[in-house]
Amino acid sequence: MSTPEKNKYASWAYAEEHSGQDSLLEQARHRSADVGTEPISDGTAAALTTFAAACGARNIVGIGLGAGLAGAALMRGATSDAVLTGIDADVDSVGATRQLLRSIGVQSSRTRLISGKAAEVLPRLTPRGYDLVFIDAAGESAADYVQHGLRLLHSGGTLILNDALDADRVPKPAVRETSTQAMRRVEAMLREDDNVVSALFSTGTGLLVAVKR
Ligand SMILES: C[S@@+](CC[C@H](N)C(=O)[O-])C[C@H]1O[C@@H](n2cnc3c(N)ncnc32)[C@H](O)[C@@H]1O
Repeated sequence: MSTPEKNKYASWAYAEEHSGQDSLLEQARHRSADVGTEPISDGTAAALTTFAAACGARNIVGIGLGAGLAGAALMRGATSDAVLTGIDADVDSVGATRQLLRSIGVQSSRTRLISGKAAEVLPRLTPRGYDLVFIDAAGESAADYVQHGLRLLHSGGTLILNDALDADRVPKPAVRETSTQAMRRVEAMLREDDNVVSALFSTGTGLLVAVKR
């Protein structure tokens, strides 16, 4: 009996399109180009909505807002009274996110959008005060933000790190870029941490998901 030909890329692309086109997020994707950021993929948006719903997220932290796609995706899955605390160093990204959230019906009382560097804002947030932390501004600082994220989560809370495969470079041993090495270190750190359970998904550019015990 012959083994069916494997085509991982075709499967990945199929899964990315599972949720279909979303016109609102499509507009926000164009806005990402205006603010000069790389937006999350459709598959990532669908995964974020699903994770937020699965953990009944009510208090959410988003690090790295871009044009707001991830914030919108998370708030779509979160509870109806959920509050998003969003951090971005870029004022235009904060403005674009505010606009997008308003356009999907999230009242301003349910958002706390902070313009500032994550390393300066994160220490001011309440430890064990959040259900879900999403990180999409990591690069070399991935380990620091993940440590902060775990501190902010209560037991049972979910941490999600985007671009965990660093644009497909993580699986290539010869690639030694600083950001690639940083993602490898975080993956190992979470795998070896007895206080979390974690899984690495190939969705979008890689989602590393950890639940705090
Ligand atoms: C890849 S984009 C995020 C895309 C976004 N999550 C989305 O939904 O499409 C990365 C964002 O991180 C922000 N950023 C980069 N370094 C940062 C830092 N040190 N502190 C806070 N935000 C930062 C950038 O301004 C940018 O908006």
